Formats: sequence, structure tokens, C-alpha cells
Amino acid sequence: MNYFVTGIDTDSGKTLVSAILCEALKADYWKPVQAGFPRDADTVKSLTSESVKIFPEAYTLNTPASPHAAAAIDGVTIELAKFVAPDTQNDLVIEGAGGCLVPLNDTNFVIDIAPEVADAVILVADLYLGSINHTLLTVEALQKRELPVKGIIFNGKSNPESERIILHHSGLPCLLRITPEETINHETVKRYAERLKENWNA
Ligand SMILES: Nc1ncnc2c1ncn2[C@@H]1O[C@H](COP(=O)(O)OP(=O)(O)OP(=O)(O)O)[C@@H](O)[C@H]1O
Ligand SMILES: C[C@H](N)[C@H](N)CCCCCC(=O)O
Ligand SMILES: [Mg+2]
Repeated sequence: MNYFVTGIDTDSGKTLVSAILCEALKADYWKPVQAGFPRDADTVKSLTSESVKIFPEAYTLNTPASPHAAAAIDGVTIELAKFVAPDTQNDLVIEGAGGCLVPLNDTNFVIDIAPEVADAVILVADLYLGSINHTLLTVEALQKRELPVKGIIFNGKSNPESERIILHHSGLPCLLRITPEETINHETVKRYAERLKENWNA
């Protein structure tokens, strides 16, 4: 299975979640569009087991900005047709850039990559004041596109009422809760991967 990891915003924790998914599922990793450095692919490499294969990006852009703007700065036009899922016998974790409606160009959004390459979406929702609205808007955007959503991963300081009302309105399962960690390393990722495996087929 190919999983597309999206978030309710940039910095929501998609790269951390992608590392946890790769570790839990023994999956490979692909970031189709990287805007700015360090490369998320290098971060996932450093957080996961040697066996996790990292595929090269379709686009690596120099500026940490929206891909449409970063591409223009580099004199590149992003084309949806260039996104072809790498071939692997393993599950594949595909990480978006920013949130769903981050533009790739004047026509397409990051979430338009998902139906081309993935079987299901995993939504990362960090928990800040305002995140209920951002999460439910994202769920609406995914539903409008009829994309199957495997579930939500909450990241950040526990907020049971926010989590409850998001799950209530979205009808989605919670796959994992990640709390703020002082250190994020391979051990942290392995610990969360074990928890994720317990919930995966629940
Ligand atoms: N639970 C957590 N505890 C501590 N630090 C965290 C946690 N979750 C994420 N971070 C840190 O927050 C930053 C942003 O997270 P991350 O890089 O995973 O976001 P992202 O959604 O992948 O962003 P992008 O849109 O750039 O791909 C990173 O430095 C990451 O290590
Ligand atoms: C540079 C950053 N880390 C991400 N790769 C891209 C985030 C784009 C956000 C655009 C926006 O929603 O305003
Ligand atoms: Mg990332």
C-alpha cells in the first residue's frame, strides 16, 4: 500500500510521522516535492532503520516556501505528470509539502499528487488553538476529492476535547497520539512505531 501523509499545516509533524510509519510498516519513503533544506528525506533516513529505502524527490527546490513560489524562483514549472510512484515491493510512505491546498503551480495543489500515487491518506493534526478548524477544513478538502483516509495522527500537547470533537465530526479513527518530545531520535521513532502497530488494524 502507498500512504500519502498530509498535515493541517506546514510543521505539523509530517516528517516525524513519516519516519514512524516507515519504521512501523517496514515501508520505504518518498518526498515528491522538497522546498528548502534540510531535505526531509535525510531526516527520515537519520530517524529510521537501515532497511528503510529512501527514493529521490521528483523536485528539489532551493527556497523554503510554497512549492509554486520556490519553483518559480528556481525557474522550474512543476508538472503533475512528473509524479510517478517509485516501484517497490514494500509499503511506501509519501510525504506532502505543507498542507493539502499548498499550490504546486497555478492549477494544481499538493493534494492532487495523492490520487496519482497513493491508496490512502494519513492526516497529521497538531494540537494548537485553531487546529480544530484547520483539521476539519482539511478533512472536508479530502472528502470533496473522495480520497480514502486511513486516520488521524495527533501531534502535540494532549487536548482531549479537541481530539474528541475532531474525531466526532470527521468520523475518522485516531491512529496515534504523539506528545511533545525533548529529543527526537531513532529510539523515539521506534517507541511510537510500536504503539502505531497496536492501533493499525484495530
Ligand atoms: N512531538 C514533537 N515533539 C518535539 N518536536 C517535534 C514534535 N513533532 C514535530 N517536532 C519538530 O517540529 C518540527 C516540524 O516537524 P516536521 O518537520 O515533522 O513537520 P512537517 O509537517 O514535516 O513540515 P514540512 O511541511 O516542512 O514538511 C521539526 O523540527 C520536528 O522535529
Ligand atoms: C518550506 C516548508 N517547510 C514547506 N516545505 C512548504 C510550506 C508551504 C506553505 C505554503 C502556505 O500554506 O502558505
Ligand atoms: Mg516534512
